[in-house]
Amino acid sequence: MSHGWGYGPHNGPDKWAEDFPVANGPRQSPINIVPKEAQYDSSLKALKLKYDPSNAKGILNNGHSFQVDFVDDTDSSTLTGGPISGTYRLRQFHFHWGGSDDRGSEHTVNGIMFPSELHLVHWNTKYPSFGEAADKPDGLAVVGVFLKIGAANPRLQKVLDVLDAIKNKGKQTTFANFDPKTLLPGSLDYWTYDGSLTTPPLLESVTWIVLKEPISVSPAQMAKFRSLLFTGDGEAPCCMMDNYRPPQPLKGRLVRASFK
Ligand SMILES: O=C(O)Cc1ccc(OCc2ccccc2)cc1
Ligand SMILES: [Zn+2]
Repeated sequence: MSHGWGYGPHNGPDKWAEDFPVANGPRQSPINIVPKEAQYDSSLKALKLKYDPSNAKGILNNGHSFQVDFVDDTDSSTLTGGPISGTYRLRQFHFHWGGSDDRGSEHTVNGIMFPSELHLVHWNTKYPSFGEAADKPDGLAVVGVFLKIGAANPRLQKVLDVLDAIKNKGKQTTFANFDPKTLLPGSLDYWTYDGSLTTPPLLESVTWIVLKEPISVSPAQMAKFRSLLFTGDGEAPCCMMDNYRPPQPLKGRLVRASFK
């Protein structure tokens, strides 16, 4: 597709293989997680997430989602432990969500979709930069957190409150002093498997770490996500929603659980 990938009928997930043949590769993401088929692995360590709020830099509407970018030139915001070895630095976090509260997450659990999914993207510091790490089999580690409809989430609201300033594709604004740890649930129990970016270039470089416990989001807060636009200023406005890739074939991969 010459017109750039997206989530519409002409450039959406079913078309991505035309420009990114790895879309049909052996370790694509997301997947459907079947808890009963996950293997408890007692050797899996606890996740260690150490984030410095002062590393938060800005928030950007990139035309596919919005992301909060972090300064990643030191080891002040890192992921260690869990299924990974070494130190991975936080680069950015972003979300995927649906056009209604019955869909929107990328990973599913027993075939059930959540209304949204948060991704915290980290890169392996054995490589010199995010760009260098992004295409290595052990280059990235993404922590996925499900959002479930319930009470309004005051910590999430801090992010939603700035979305009016980045309504259109390409808009960005400063976003300082934010601790992503405030977006995590009480339990850090997780499932883990080897996968890929869930957007083009779909690189098979991600160790996925999907938390079992969701965080809450209210219907009104979900509506705020949907107030963003896929489109740039001056273009016919198209609401940003359903920016999720559906589950991909497991192709024999093992999903491990850090909990019984
Ligand atoms: O969390 C996800 O959706 C996977 C994901 C993680 C990072 C990411 O960064 C964008 C990007 C990565 C590599 C090359 C070009 C662009 C894109 C997708
Ligand atoms: Zn993502």
